[in-house]
Amino acid sequence: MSSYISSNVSHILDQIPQQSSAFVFGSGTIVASIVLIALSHFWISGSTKHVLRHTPFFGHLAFFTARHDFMDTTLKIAQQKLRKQNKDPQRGGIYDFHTVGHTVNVLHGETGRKLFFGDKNLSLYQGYLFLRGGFPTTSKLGEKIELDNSKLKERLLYFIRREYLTDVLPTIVSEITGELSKWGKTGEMDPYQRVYEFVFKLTCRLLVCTEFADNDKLRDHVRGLYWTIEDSANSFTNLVPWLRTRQKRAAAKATEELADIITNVINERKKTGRRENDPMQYQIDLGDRDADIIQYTFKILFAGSVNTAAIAAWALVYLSTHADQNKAVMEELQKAAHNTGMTGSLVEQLTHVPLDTWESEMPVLELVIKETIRLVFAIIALRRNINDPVMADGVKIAQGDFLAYFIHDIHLNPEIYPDPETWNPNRWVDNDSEKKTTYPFLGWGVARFPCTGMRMAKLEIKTIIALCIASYNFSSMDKSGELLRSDPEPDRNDWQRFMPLKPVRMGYERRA
Ligand code: HEM
Repeated sequence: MSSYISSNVSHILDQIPQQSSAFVFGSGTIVASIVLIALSHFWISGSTKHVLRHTPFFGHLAFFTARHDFMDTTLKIAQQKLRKQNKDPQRGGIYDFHTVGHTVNVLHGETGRKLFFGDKNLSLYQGYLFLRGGFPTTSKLGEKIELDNSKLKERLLYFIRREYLTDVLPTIVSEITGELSKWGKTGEMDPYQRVYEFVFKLTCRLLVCTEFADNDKLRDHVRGLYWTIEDSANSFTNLVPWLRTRQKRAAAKATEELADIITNVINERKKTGRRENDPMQYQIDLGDRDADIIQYTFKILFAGSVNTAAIAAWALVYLSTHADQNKAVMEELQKAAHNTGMTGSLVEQLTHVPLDTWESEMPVLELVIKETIRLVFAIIALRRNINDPVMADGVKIAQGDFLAYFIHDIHLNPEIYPDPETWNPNRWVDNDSEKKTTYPFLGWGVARFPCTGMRMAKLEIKTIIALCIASYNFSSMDKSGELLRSDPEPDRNDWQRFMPLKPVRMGYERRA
């Protein structure tokens, strides 16, 4: 039977000592929980690291319901505390909060970043698992649950090599031009739907398997299953293993079904001898077990598709409301197109731009992406200490403890980025943030935790923006069709889809 909480993972994690505040679930748990809920209006405050008092056991559910706002509030309180002690908040510190039986240590400021991203005892994978209550797993994985991302990273390294990217560049370009050919001369769309759907397809094409990329119906179904699983991660109930909610049951069923679909694709290829030139074939040929390929596919869909789609969609929206940047991108594209020595329309010429140019000679697009990530990518990075105790600002973080770092601590820091809420790619020209502090930009991960998919993601985003901008003039509107006078605001609590607070429509008109 499938279980959303992997018994294998839980077994190994059980060997890691839990926080003293962690609850042990047993037969009396339900009764105990009811008593605790009844008591929950009495605030309790324990360690001096707390910045907010919390309710017994449940602690701060806002970490699940309004994560960004909760982190923003707690960070400001922690910084205020430091100021009162005549300490510099930019230097950093540590505070903690409780949520559903767990203590989370939040590192902040420069010392916090150095430790969080640099310490060898901290596990990214085990930190993020904490959110979901386990890797989405099924009986198909048997005993083969991975405890880190090492296998994924090993496989991904193959797909971000120069040779692979050079090979797939024409496919990326033809996928995008094929998509744009469906848009017609003029029209209107929701970029957060259109671009997301398209990037999901591109991710399947480049990093998963041909069957998903080629078959629209199958892919839509897979995407539906993906969101059923992903949406269930957004609930505190994942930290309460005995609580079997409808959402969790749906996620378990979707996980099982998705694993079945992947297994069927593998089996069909093996049975018929049909081969494809794609990442799944590469894994089959290497002799990877079905369980490995299933886990790879799950992880790629979760790590690879939404972030890339969100940044591409937001960048297009920002470019539609910033004529100066739009013009700068167009000039950059015209130059790259001219250097191909080809004739034809701008789009036709762009289809011949080589990998090196996309990667190294598009400084304007590079900064557009960087600035969009700074403003929109409101993640709370998570870790778990899986080894020796670590000292942070005089506080011991024991084996098994959880840690968090709120990316907007630095990305929206006015001392590093003046006028931080404004989208302004030019702020990166002659930027001296590196001189002011350590790791001022975390958008692609840093130190021990760089993003393994960055090269692929950047190539996808650049080609999407380039071919869209070269094909169409865009304008962004609110839902009643009024042109936007200012940039839309991201819903920063939406850490899964990165949607705007209010709906945005995009009008487009093919360039003459
Ligand atoms: C715009 C798109 C993307 C952005 C902004 C982004 C950003 C990041 C960041 C900030 C981290 C580090 C997180 C942390 O320290 O907690 C990370 C890690 C990671 N990213 Fe990305 N990413 C993107 C796209 C992708 C894609 C397309 C893939 C896969 C094809 C990918 C695979 C990964 C993996 C596997 C890790 C974990 C590395 C580890 O375990 O050490 N990312 N990404």
